[in-house]
Amino acid sequence: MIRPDWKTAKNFEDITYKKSKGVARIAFNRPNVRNAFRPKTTSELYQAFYDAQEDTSIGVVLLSAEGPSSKDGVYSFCSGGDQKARGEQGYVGDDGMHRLNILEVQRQIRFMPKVVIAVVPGWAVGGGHSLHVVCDMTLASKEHAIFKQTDADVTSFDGGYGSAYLAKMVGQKRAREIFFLGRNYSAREAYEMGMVNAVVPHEELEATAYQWAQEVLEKSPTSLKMLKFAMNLTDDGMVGQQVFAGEATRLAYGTDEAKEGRNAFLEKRKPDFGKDKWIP
Ligand SMILES: CC(C)(COP(=O)(O)OP(=O)(O)OC[C@H]1O[C@@H](n2cnc3c(N)ncnc32)[C@H](O)[C@@H]1OP(=O)(O)O)[C@@H](O)C(=O)NCCC(=O)NCCSC(=O)CCC(=O)c1ccccc1C(=O)O
Repeated sequence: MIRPDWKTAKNFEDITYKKSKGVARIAFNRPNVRNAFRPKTTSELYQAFYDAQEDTSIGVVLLSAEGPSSKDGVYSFCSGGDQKARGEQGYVGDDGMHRLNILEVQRQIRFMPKVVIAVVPGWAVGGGHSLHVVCDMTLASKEHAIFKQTDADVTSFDGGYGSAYLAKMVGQKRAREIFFLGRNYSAREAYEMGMVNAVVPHEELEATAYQWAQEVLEKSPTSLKMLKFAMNLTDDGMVGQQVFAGEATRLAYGTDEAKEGRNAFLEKRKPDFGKDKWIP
């Protein structure tokens, strides 16, 4: 098993951000409020995910959480939007603006051409639950992970990936139960429903996530990217098609045809794509 050699990539207030051997680890760091996110948190998440996307040495991102709480020893992944920061039009940051920008982070995870794994050591609730849903895979602590949807308790509902995509994952009846009853589900129950890939002893959770990441890193980057976008496509409508097709265009750029098309334009002549190129 390859051991991580985590190096801090950037210091933030509400999250930690580290890298090791092709893996980025982005972790919530507000354990005393069950890792609830406020606008500062989402802004920092956005910056870290953007950095991980741009860094060509990074192939896998782990979305995890620090903890446990120093107050009561409870572990959490994320308890969603910080209700203390909630205003009438969103969550209010230091600049006084009302924002709903966790959705931008969801889109980063969804459209990132790299694999994102949710590492759930404890509570995954509300918008925190939706974040694990949008990640490509989820690993959960056998002893401490609890999955719960409180959106209908606090009138802050995720009508996008958090609910509709969840329904594709666990089935309509189960998704409706999760949202309409707001019950607690263990890691095992979440696994049986199909929204968790593996239930892992708590002590081994981070090492297992790193091991999964290393296995992913052995695969072809282009294949992983195209497969992720292909699997997204049918649920993402025209945007899904756009993202997948953009990568197809990028692949086409490497062909002789594309080079001839560009060169002909620059040389102000008609392109000559050659004969016998119409492969079946
Ligand atoms: C997570 C709990 C079930 C854990 O329960 P328990 O172990 O008993 O702990 P508590 O004693 O309740 O909590 C300990 C401590 O943490 C504070 N805290 C916990 N969660 C939050 C939170 N979300 N916000 C603020 N503070 C929180 C709690 O007050 C305690 O503090 P003390 O000072 O020690 O008293 C339970 O805590 C719980 O149910 N939490 C609330 C879960 C919740 O309802 N979350 C919000 C759901 S809505 C959401 O996430 C936003 C959705 C969203 O983001 C969105 C949706 C649609 C469009 C756009 C957006 C968007 O972009 O924002």
